[in-house]
Amino acid sequence: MARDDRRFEVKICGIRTADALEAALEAGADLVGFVHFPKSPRHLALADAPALVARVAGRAGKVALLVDPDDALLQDVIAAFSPDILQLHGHETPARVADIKARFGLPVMKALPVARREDLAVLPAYAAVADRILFDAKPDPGALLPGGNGRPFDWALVAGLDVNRPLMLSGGLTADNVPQALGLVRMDGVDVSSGVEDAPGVKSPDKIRAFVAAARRAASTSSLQDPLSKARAS
Ligand SMILES: O=C(O)c1ccccc1N[C@@H]1O[C@H](COP(=O)(O)O)[C@@H](O)[C@H]1O
Repeated sequence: MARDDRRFEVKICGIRTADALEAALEAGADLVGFVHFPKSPRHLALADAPALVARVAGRAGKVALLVDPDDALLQDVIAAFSPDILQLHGHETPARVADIKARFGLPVMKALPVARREDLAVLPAYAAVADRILFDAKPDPGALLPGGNGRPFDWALVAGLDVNRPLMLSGGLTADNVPQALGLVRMDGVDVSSGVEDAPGVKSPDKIRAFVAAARRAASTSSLQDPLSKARAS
């Protein structure tokens, strides 16, 4: 599908409560993310997932975020979260991404950590097997979490990429900086966790609403300003 035909998507990640979920759905988030990773302050236990995810009821796509999961964990998470998309946020290789897709039959969004241009050398290999690519800030060595750290990276590094897969931007986004980010890079969507929280793992309904509105406004301006769109329109 050509990039212009894709709907710009906003994802709110790390949802653990019904209030946060309702805020995201009412604000019009396209994707809602649930983290299953015990080290995260946003970890959603298998036992708590079914009741929460049932509330989505088709109003958004459900994304289950995992870090280097084995097949047994994937099976348990898929049963408990009924995800529409699997987000792989660890060191999964392209071969493992392909294996997970084939085994479980769900679309996969692969997170790629970015700090320097060289980090994008792996992009073609992942774009060949993943359904979507998510760019996130590369964590410091030894960081507890591979993502969800509220840290931006140099967005210019991911400007002008076209790999025929939807590309999403994440890493330290907020309602305040998402216009600047989308003014610099054209993306198919944005993903946020820390930037819509009052404290790690504590979502703010106000910040969720502000982020979704700011991202939508910025995306519409960004596509109007994009040189490719301008050329096609003329
Ligand atoms: O949110 C988490 O706790 C998390 C844990 C492990 C891997 C990824 C995680 N979150 C994802 O990281 C990015 C950026 O988040 P932030 O906005 O900078 O906090 C986002 O895709 C989250 O889904």
